[in-house]
Amino acid sequence: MENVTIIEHPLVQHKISMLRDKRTGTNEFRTLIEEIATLMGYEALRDLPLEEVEVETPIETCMTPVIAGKKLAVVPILRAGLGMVNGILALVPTAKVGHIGLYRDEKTHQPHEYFCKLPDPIEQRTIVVTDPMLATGGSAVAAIDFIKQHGGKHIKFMCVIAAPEGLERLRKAHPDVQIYVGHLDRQLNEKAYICPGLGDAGDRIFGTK
Ligand SMILES: O=P(O)(O)OC[C@H]1O[C@H](OP(=O)(O)OP(=O)(O)O)[C@H](O)[C@@H]1O
Ligand SMILES: O=c1cc[nH]c(=O)[nH]1
Ligand SMILES: [Mg+2]
Repeated sequence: MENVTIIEHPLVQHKISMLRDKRTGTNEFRTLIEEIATLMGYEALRDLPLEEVEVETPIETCMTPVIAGKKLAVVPILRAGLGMVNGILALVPTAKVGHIGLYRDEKTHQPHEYFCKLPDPIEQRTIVVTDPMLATGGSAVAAIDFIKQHGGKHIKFMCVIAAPEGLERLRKAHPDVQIYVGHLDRQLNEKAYICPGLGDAGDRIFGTK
């Protein structure tokens, strides 16, 4: 699976275990999601382009690399993907933020769009789509379809937990997208929830039911 990176770092695994615990409350859950996004972002952004600039050190003048331009866009899938945005902005504060609103129908499990606003122009940007949960893959595939329809080309997808079914579907639909996964779980249940998973990520981040 060359376009999939499972983040095996112990800090990420430890924090995911804390997320799974049903006793973890909203405040702690939100903080953990943000911290995991920062740790995963460090890995996912390792190929950001650099350019050389001149800097005067206390000793001499040298050419030294900095991130080239302001080329990053973070695009959370609402609502739960929002929880990961600040974790990535902690690494790249100048990134632009787009939003795609999707909810999954409880019965059909199909994604429905209710909002889309992307930074313009999108073509030259590296776009990091965030959503903690990749279950059937329907929402991630639909969000990336939208971004491509708007001209997005260089797309990465970052999720905290994936089900094998969703990962396979996303890879097939968008083989050009680099996928970063915190943990690959066992399977979906009959309600298309990830097992063992962590429940409904959006509800746990925002304290809704
Ligand atoms: O892979 P899928 O089967 O499409 O499921 C994953 C989607 O379901 C959840 O969102 P939800 O519909 O619960 O919306 P919310 O974030 O507003 O809670 C989750 O945050 C993903 O967006
Ligand atoms: O397990 C799941 C599946 C979809 N969305 C969630 O928030 N959790
Ligand atoms: Mg939800």
